[in-house]
Amino acid sequence: MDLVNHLSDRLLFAVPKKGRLHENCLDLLRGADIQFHRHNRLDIALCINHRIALVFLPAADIPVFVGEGRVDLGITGQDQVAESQAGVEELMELGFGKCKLQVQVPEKGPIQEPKELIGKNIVTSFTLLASEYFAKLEAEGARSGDDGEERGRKEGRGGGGGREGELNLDVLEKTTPRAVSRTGKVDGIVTRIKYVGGSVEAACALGVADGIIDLVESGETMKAAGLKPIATILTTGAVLIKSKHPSNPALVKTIESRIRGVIVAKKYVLCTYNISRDKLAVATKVTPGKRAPTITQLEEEGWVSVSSMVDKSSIATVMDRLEEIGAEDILVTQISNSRSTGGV
Ligand SMILES: Nc1ncnc2c1ncn2[C@@H]1O[C@H](COP(=O)(O)OP(=O)(O)OP(=O)(O)O)[C@@H](O)[C@H]1O
Ligand SMILES: O=P(O)(O)OC[C@H]1O[C@H](OP(=O)(O)OP(=O)(O)O)[C@H](O)[C@@H]1O
Repeated sequence: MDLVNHLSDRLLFAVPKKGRLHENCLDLLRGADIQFHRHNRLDIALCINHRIALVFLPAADIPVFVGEGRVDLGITGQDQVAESQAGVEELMELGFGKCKLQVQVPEKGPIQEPKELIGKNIVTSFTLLASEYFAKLEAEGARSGDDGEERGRKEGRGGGGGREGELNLDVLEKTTPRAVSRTGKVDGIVTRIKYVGGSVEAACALGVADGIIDLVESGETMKAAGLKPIATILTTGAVLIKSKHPSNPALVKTIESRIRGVIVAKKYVLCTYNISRDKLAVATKVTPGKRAPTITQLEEEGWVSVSSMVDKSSIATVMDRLEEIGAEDILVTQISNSRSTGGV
């Protein structure tokens, strides 16, 4: 099939081709009834029931394609959006891929604070965010008289920072092309930021880094590598992003609305219970609903039935509380899909 010619009138929607976000994205597409058939090894799949083509790309590249306007919609991490500095519009958080970007150092080593890493070697996949972080730290150090550049020199790590406004060639030479071309900001900082694409946690043990900047969710990877966190640069989660001028705004709206419906359905359950009218005000404080609870008069005098959306993560506590208040016949129902105009 001539795929390229089939793409011209389709909305392009980028999805991580592998890694931590991939499976959740496929679930989301299923929930939104975006049907497709992906041929073996092909990174483009035409949707069967919409004028959409899915493009399977590395999560890190998705903001770039969407920012350039080549792709209309995409799913990636907020960390990748921040790192790419692409001009994209964030439509909604998707509720998965939650983790932190943290500065990590050897657990048994001497370093306790990020500023002690000034002038040393840092390995990361997030060279722009790392450069910005250390540039700020160095500036703060310089203001408070704690000159990291000087410290870098004393430790024989070059330091080499040029005069203000000059390009620091020593750093440029030793920093990856990705950091330089993407940021243009590495000049002037004495901390050496080096790019690696994966297994960042191995860098300290291999003697390549004094500290790393990497994503942490459970902390298992960090622990297994003998590292500890000393600072959090950002917290991140998966997001739906949109280009500034999508090719088919009406279809973008439809997809956005469907995805929001799936997210809301995943996030909430429907809680229904019976309660005597005199306890209603207290009970509805516990289950205020997304907009407001639905109250229905029961045939039995003085009793009502309440129906409310409740955040799934707090449902057990809510049920305990309702029972204490005197609610009866408390039922919890899963929501399989939803539509609403409000936020998630
Ligand atoms: N441990 C994690 N827990 C939750 N979300 C994560 C985790 N690691 C990464 N992510 C999110 O997933 C995005 C993609 O990371 P991932 O490591 O899966 O990338 P990848 O390089 O495309 O895949 P792989 O590591 O398999 O090569 C990250 O930018 C982040 O938003
Ligand atoms: O805190 P944890 O739950 O252990 O997760 C953190 C790990 O997950 C990510 O890597 P991933 O396993 O996706 O592989 P990668 O190192 O090849 O990027 C991240 O880069 C960490 O290494």
